[in-house]
Amino acid sequence: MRRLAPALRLDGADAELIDLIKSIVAACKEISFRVGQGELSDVLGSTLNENVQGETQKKLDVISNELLKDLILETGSVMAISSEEEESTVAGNPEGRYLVTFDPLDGSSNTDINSLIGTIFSILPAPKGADPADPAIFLQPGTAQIAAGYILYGPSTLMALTTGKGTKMYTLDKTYGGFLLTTEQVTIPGVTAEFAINMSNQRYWQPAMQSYIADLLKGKEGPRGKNFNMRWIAAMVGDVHRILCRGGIFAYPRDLKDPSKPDKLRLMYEANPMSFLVEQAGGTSTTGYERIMEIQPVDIHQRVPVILGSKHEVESCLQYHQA
Ligand SMILES: O=P(O)(O)OC[C@H]1O[C@](O)(COP(=O)(O)O)[C@@H](O)[C@@H]1O
Ligand SMILES: [Mg+2]
Ligand SMILES: [Mg+2]
Repeated sequence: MRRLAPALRLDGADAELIDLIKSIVAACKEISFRVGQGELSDVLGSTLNENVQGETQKKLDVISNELLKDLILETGSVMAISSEEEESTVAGNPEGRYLVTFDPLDGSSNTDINSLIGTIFSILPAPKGADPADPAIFLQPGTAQIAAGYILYGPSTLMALTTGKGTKMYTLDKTYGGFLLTTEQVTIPGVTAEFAINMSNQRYWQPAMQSYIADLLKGKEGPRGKNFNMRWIAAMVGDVHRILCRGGIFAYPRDLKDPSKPDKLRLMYEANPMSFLVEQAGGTSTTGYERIMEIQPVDIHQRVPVILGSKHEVESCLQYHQA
């Protein structure tokens, strides 16, 4: 089985990009080890702090953030990083070619129940001669991404990765300590009968999503003429992983539960990298009204509605938004 660096080289990645991805992977291997040790490694539970999003930080959020930040900035090829857990961006080497954004720990609420969690990252080009301390350097659409991926800390530790040459899946071989290529080209089936959405928010959704899900629930007797199954892992990384493995549609739509926070998922740390992976696997990713990767960000912590997955099912959902 091919190792990570040769697989990346075959896809045309140069030495500096490979080194950067390897440094992200090094941090994630450490996170994977600590997660695997559970209660024994003193990483579970909450801190007394809130992050910039007003969410209580788990110990693992903080540890993962520090590991990623340190190892990424040490490469010397990174001009700045932006993290879900940092109030502002963190400057690196002014000559660095790359910017890295990450959600150090996705699915934080799953940490204490030994359920699926992961790390999501995206690599963008650094504008030449820019001020590394200026957060505006990150305001690039998802189409500018050079690479994106996630590491899933599950029964096995897996990585989905794209550099724009398809989506590949790697598995961490804990006996040798590195990632091995286990799926050369991930392909999301276009048709599905499985959806993932937090149904408890149903009454707060906008009419388009209300009607779409109502029709799915009517099953064989409804306008879709087939029964649908539902899954919800409460970690985007787990739900997207399932979709990359066997198809499905995942949605975190806009809702009015808390009108000051109508959207949940973060564009730079969650929506864009996942959209890149999904599109490179033949799927579709949209807000319901526009392609996520074409959104021009206005803020590093911006949130957006997300609908992604099997091409034909996402298209069916879009018809309700056009009505
Ligand atoms: O089930 P809920 O609470 O609606 O939210 C689940 C969503 O929240 C998130 O966990 C947010 O990510 P963080 O854990 O990084 O804050 C998504 O991954 C997931 O899709
Ligand atoms: Mg997250
Ligand atoms: Mg997080």
